[in-house]
Amino acid sequence: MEKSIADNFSPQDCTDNLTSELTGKGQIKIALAIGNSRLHWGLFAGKTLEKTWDTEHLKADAVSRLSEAQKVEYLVQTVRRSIEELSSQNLRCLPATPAFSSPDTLSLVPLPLVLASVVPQQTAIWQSYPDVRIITLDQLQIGGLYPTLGIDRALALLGAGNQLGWPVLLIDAGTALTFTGADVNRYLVGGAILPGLGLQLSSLGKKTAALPLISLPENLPHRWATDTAGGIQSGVVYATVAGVRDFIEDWRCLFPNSKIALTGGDRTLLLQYLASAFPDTASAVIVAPEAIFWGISLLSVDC
Ligand SMILES: Nc1ncnc2c1ncn2[C@@H]1O[C@H](COP(=O)(O)OP(=O)(O)OP(=O)(O)O)[C@@H](O)[C@H]1O
Ligand SMILES: CC(C)(CO)[C@@H](O)C(=O)NCCC(=O)O
Ligand SMILES: [K+]
Repeated sequence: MEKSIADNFSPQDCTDNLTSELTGKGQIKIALAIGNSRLHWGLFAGKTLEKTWDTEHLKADAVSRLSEAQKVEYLVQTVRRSIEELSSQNLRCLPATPAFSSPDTLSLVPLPLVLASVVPQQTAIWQSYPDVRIITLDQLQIGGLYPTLGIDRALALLGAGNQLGWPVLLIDAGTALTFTGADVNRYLVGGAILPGLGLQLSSLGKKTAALPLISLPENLPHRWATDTAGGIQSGVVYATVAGVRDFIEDWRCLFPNSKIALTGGDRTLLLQYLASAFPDTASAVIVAPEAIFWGISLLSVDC
């Protein structure tokens, strides 16, 4: 039965219906991937990824001022609120807890949380959560990982390789734009990191006196601009797209049959620019917004 908050949302009804529906598939748990711009959430029933959604970061200072007991309550409520946000988006309503006997106990029964973070300050906040497991590189079945590699890159690489096949090149168009490639033996070949599209624009806006803060164009802009905003858009978009193409084509020389996967918040725009500028290159790219959650689903529950 499908409901939303708008239809007299009742957590008890909702939970009763969906808990039975979801628990049939296995244990319900929440995955949280903490990126530099925002939080990425996933709801699992067993190994099945039911839903994903994004929210803002928690305010680290506000949380640090709470007592330890308040912190636990706050974090449990945060997970709950986050899930309820899904219901308010008219998606299917989802349980806040795997099971509870009365509404009073709702906030006291935490869903298990698996955490992958590249933001230590945000990771620290979640250490108070009652049932949290923090994913580390040593838990992943990929060879050749170096110790400071971002867990988001490693998980998305593993997820994309497992889902689409190896070798694989994973491009993450997030706050940072990253390339991460592995061979047929699931061994890291290497990668690269540069500022993402949004970060290039915001750093120009912030670190110069005369350049305004510009947003990304919907389509590939004119290359030879005759105004400032157009010049910024052209520079950032054409240079990034040329760079992305160059990395993809170099990778395809090394691994002609490799899969190429694209994830991250700017994936749709980046692929659109790439498709307009370099259609042949773009046609090889597979959009994989859930790659990091595919990776998380592969972890054994015990590690
Ligand atoms: N609703 C949104 N809120 C914030 N950013 C958005 C949104 N929709 C798209 N974006 C784009 O997503 C980009 C950030 O990507 P993403 O959310 O994947 O980053 P992140 O995972 O937090 O960072 P990273 O993985 O690089 O540490 C921004 O440059 C922005 O242009
Ligand atoms: C590159 C980012 C910021 C992308 O989210 C993250 O993966 C990270 O902080 N990585 C650490 C450095 C590395 O991956 O080599
Ligand atoms: K830094």
